[in-house]
Amino acid sequence: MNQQSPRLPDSPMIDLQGVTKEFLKPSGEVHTVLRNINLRVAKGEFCSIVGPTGCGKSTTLSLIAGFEAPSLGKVQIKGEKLEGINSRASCVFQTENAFPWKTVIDNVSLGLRLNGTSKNDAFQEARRWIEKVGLKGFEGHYPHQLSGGMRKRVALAQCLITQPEILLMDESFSALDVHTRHLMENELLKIWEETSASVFFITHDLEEAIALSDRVIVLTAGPAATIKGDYRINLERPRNVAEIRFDKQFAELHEQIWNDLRDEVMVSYASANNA
Ligand SMILES: Nc1ncnc2c1ncn2[C@@H]1O[C@H](COP(=O)(O)OP(=O)(O)OP(=O)(O)O)[C@@H](O)[C@H]1O
Repeated sequence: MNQQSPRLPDSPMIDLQGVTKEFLKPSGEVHTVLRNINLRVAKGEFCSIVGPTGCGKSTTLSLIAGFEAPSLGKVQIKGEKLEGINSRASCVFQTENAFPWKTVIDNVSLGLRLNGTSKNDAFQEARRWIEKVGLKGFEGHYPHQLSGGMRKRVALAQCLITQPEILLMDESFSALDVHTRHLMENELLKIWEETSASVFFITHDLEEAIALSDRVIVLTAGPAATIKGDYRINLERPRNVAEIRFDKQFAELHEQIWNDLRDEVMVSYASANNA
């Protein structure tokens, strides 16, 4: 067993050690969502997690973000035990991140302003990120004046402007039409390749997971979900997410992972129908 002492530079960015998460049901019964999860994500690694609905993907993300604490085991970030909110992480959710009453530049610069950066400096940096995500010229627009894809770009810029070491994404692109989605996925890969951020990406779409990731984790159906499979995705980079799907190796990986995932989806359907 590879034992790493805290604070070594090669400590994994994210390290879940024997993590079990329980919630109390309104009846007072204990509901075990995750059981004994051991998961390490390296610096700069793009890791996706898939699994049947309700198995505990978002709960795993909440544990990494520090929104929830494990019931057993621990979460370490860069070799240090996570206590409270993870200040190295930034989240992009499926729902909107932007404040509707603020313009694009106000929304994007907000994270820096909250960190104490002056308005001038924050705006300058925000302009750089707005351009990076392809929204130059829209600085003064309000979220309702933008398309869904453009609002996702705002959300990405909002998160990335603070240069987080960890990017947590929960079905971030699932509400987008397929073309916008591919565009955004390619944009994300381009920006991620320029940073050394570790990405933890939740999706229901196995193709999306494979196209984007270095690794795909499959969770078992809940309750008490565990890790069923951990797949390395050795497809060449840079990738075009729309085209990589036609790659032979992509098809082989898809078949292999889907075999694992399908069984869990069936278990989940069966237990939902028997409930
Ligand atoms: N704060 C909470 N209190 C009680 N139960 C919770 C809480 N958060 C999550 N759960 C339960 O934990 C289980 C896993 O939920 P979670 O949202 O993590 O699953 P998921 O895999 O992300 O689901 P989906 O794929 O549908 O988004 C569910 O049964 C859910 O009801």
